[in-house]
Amino acid sequence: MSTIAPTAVGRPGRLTAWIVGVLVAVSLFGNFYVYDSIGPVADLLQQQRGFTDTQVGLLNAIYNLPNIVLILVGGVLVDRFGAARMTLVTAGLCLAGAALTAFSPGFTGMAAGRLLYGIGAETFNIATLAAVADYFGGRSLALAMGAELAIGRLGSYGADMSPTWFANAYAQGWQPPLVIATAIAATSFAAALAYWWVDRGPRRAGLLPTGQASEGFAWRDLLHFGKAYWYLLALCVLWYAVILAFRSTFSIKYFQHVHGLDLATAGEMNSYVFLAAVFATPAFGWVCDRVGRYAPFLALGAALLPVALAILALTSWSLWLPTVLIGVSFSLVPAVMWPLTSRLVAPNRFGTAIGLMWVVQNAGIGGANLVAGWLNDRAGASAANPGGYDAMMAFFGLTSVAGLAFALMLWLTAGRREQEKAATLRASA
Ligand SMILES: NCCCC[C@H](N)C(=O)NCC(=O)O
Repeated sequence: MSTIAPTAVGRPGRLTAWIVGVLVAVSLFGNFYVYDSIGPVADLLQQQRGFTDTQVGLLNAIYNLPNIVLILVGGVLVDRFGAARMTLVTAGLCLAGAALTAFSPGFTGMAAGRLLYGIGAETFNIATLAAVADYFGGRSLALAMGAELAIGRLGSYGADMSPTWFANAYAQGWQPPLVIATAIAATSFAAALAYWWVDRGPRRAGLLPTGQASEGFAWRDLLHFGKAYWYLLALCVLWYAVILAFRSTFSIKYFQHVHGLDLATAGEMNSYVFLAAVFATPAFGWVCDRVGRYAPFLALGAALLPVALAILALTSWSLWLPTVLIGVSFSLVPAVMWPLTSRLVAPNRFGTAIGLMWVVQNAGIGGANLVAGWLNDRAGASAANPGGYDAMMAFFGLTSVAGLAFALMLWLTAGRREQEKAATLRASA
């Protein structure tokens, strides 16, 4: 296992690190807002533009499809050209995509906009994680990554709450809310530009990992990632496939049809998962940094998901309990997964490592959406036939149990090394 220290001697100052942290967080907020901006206008798009459900669904699915291939290239580019340059370029692509989506007269133009946004957004996400690893590697890394993700989640929460916050815009129709999303994407781009500018100093001074080391990249390098990395990749695919396909696509409908909630209450119940993550993700990151252990927390977070799904599917207990459990899982797993990844691979392979994880993750999320939808359609799931959702819940439940199995295997490999490291640190303190 490699360490997370930069390859150069010395490191950027603490103030510079926090300035970069704030700029990256602002940029991430805008990016997550745009990602979640379609859901709130879906009904308006159907009423005012006559879009079908398939077309609305495609506006989001088109995000995952190109990344099954492109994200690996994106990860390599981050390693080759550095986090700051790639954050800037991809934030520009996202801004162009958001504008095309908002100002296109027809469905094809909107879909092209979402495609462009998707191409930029996943590589942008890798570049922002790499930025935090560059500046916070070795000091409060999990806390810093957790805080970044938390601000991102605030963007998702903001998009869910936008019909309340920007009620006037929504009263005018589908377009003004998407123009607001474009303005927020422009803020994200401006923050990325400022980060690129600040980054030039430390990078020129050789205080950050440089792209040179990754020039010799070869496909077989991937085979040199240790066993723990591959367990982490499997967990990433299985856990995100369940959490994103269920929570982003089917949970609101499921709450309505199976648990009898109205649309507003079901949506609110869903948004609490984001809200919880805003506070809990950095808190869990801080705990991991303090304790110096990652794998056990990851296993705990992975275990909560099948438990929550079982409670939802098999009991009529209050929805608050599974919502809290999913909220903790949604906060804990990402808070631990990305810092742990940066500990499992060399710094100049971080972008590549994340890129590979997200290639498979995008395929998993897309695939889980398709399988769950097909299972529901096949069983005729509806408010009149709530039992039709059983197959989908069994599918999500089994997938999350498989994710837990990989988290436990990871604990058995990486966890043992972590324990030895923590004991050595305690002894030398
Ligand atoms: N912004 C929503 C989708 C992000 C997907 C991305 N590949 C990812 O996993 N980001 C980390 C996270 O926990 O959201």
